[in-house]
Formats: sequence, C-alpha cells, structure tokens
Amino acid sequence: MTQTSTPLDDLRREIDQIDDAIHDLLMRRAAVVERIGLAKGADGSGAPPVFLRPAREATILRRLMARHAGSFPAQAIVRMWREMITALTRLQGPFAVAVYAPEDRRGFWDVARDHFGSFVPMTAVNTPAAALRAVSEGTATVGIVPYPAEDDSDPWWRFLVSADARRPQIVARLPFGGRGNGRGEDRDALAIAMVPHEPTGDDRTLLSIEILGDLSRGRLKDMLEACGLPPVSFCTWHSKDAAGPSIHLVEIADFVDPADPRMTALRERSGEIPVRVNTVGGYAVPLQFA
Ligand SMILES: C=C(O[C@@H]1C=C(C(=O)O)C=C[C@H]1O)C(=O)O
Repeated sequence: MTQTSTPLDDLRREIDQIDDAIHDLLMRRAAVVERIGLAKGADGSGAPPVFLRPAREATILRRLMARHAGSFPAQAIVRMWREMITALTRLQGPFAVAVYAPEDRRGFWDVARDHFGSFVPMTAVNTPAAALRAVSEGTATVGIVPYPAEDDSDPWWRFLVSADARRPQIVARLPFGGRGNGRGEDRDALAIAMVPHEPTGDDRTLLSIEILGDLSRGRLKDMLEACGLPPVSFCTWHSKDAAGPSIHLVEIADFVDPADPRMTALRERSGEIPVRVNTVGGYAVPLQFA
C-alpha cells in the first residue's frame, strides 16, 4: 500500500529542510568565530586576549532588528542570538559570570542568564563589590551589578575610579533586549569586564569626576555642557572623611573615549578646582521594543 503524503507531511518536510539549513549555518558560524578567536590571540600584544566584544554584539543585534520583518517575534530572535553569541565566545576562551544575586534578591540572575545564556558558568555573589573583585582577580570574565542609584551610600562604582588602562570597566547595560519573564528586580543592571568601551553609534558613557572642595551639581552640569558632554544623570558619593574627595558618576549621552578632546577641555575648564576626571566605561543603548 502506498502512503500518500498529506499537506501536513509536506510542510514538516519543509521545516526539516529549513532546520538543516539553519543548523549548517550555525556550525559554519562557529567555525568562523573560532578563526576570529585565533586572530585575537595573535594580536602580537603579548597580553592575555580578551574575547568578549560587547559593542560588536550590540551592533550585530541592532543590524538584525533593523532588517527584521514577518511574524517571528523579534525579542525571541534576540534571545536566540544571545545564547549563540556567548556559546561561541566561550569557544574562544574561558568565560564566567559573577552576578550580584543575594538570596533575597535573585532578580539579576535572570537578567544575566537571559543575556549570557543558560550554559555559561555563573556564580551568585552577595555584594556588588564581590562581583567587581571576581572580575579584577580573573575568576569571572563579567560581573553583573545594579545600575547606579542616587540613594546608594556605599556605591560599588567608586571602586572603578582609576586611570589604570587594565581595570574593569562598565561594558553593557542589561537587559539589552527587553525584560521578558525574568523574576524580581525591575531595575537594570550593568555588566563589568576588562574590556575597553567601544563605540556602536548609539552609546552612553560614564565619567567619574573626583572633586576635592566644593562644586555644586549645577556648576558641574554647566561645565559639562560647555565642553560638549551632555549629562543625563548624576550620582554622588561623599567620602566619610570631611577633607576627603567627593566622586560624581555622570552619565553622558554620547560615546566618550579617555583621549577625547572634550575630556581635555573638561580638565582645563575645571582649572582652579582640584578635579580628577576618568571614563569608567559605558554601554550601547539597549534595544527598544514597541
Ligand atoms: C566573534 C567575535 O567574538 C565574540 C563573539 C561574537 C559573535 O558570536 O558574533 C561577537 C563578539 C564577541 O563577543 C568577534 O569579536 O567578532
């Protein structure tokens, strides 16, 4: 007896062919990423290669979202790519994540898992400082900490204030592709890593401005604007020692490199006030979904 093929069988056969094509392309992509990993390892600098490139990752997803059409949910595409990108970054070298997720506040765990995938080695730590320490000491590639809050009297970000080029920096803001069904915390998180802040065309930069003496936020804002550094938010930490410094963490609505002439202008303009200014990284502005 010959079996007739139904329309359902035909459609499923088509799905099998599509799956094979997708799978072939994924395997091909993995092989190319391995070659990229080798190229990074052979940059001749002698320094241990850093494989993660958050700016490139953001650019890939923005480009795909711009060409996306049809009924496939765009946010699901982002999730799939996020799983793939970290899986392939791990082909290039060790990769681990330390997440600020104490027992009673697990929310950032889901945010980190959505971004770095379900199979990346991930450890929960009880303080943001422990996440930063894990990155500085090399036990984690990425640390996940809360997006800075104004009312934090002991902010983690003051530990990033340093002019040392080999220091952890802010490299991404999470969630990048929307919050989905993640539990808890509706606050955003920042990712910290030993990777330079690179431009994507739509970026924010965080500057640390260390001040000895008096400078009102209003005056600081005027100074920043006059130097072409539009501030979008401020957090301030005052040292307990009255004679100690105050540090402002200022978010700028642009990509700013440590060598940016606007940084020099800011240092010059702040002339009479003893001020130390550094970039502490930044991030590609996350995707917006209607
Ligand atoms: C492949 C690279 O390495 C990593 C993996 C990426 C990917 O899978 O596309 C993108 C950026 C990097 O985090 C790269 O730097 O291009």
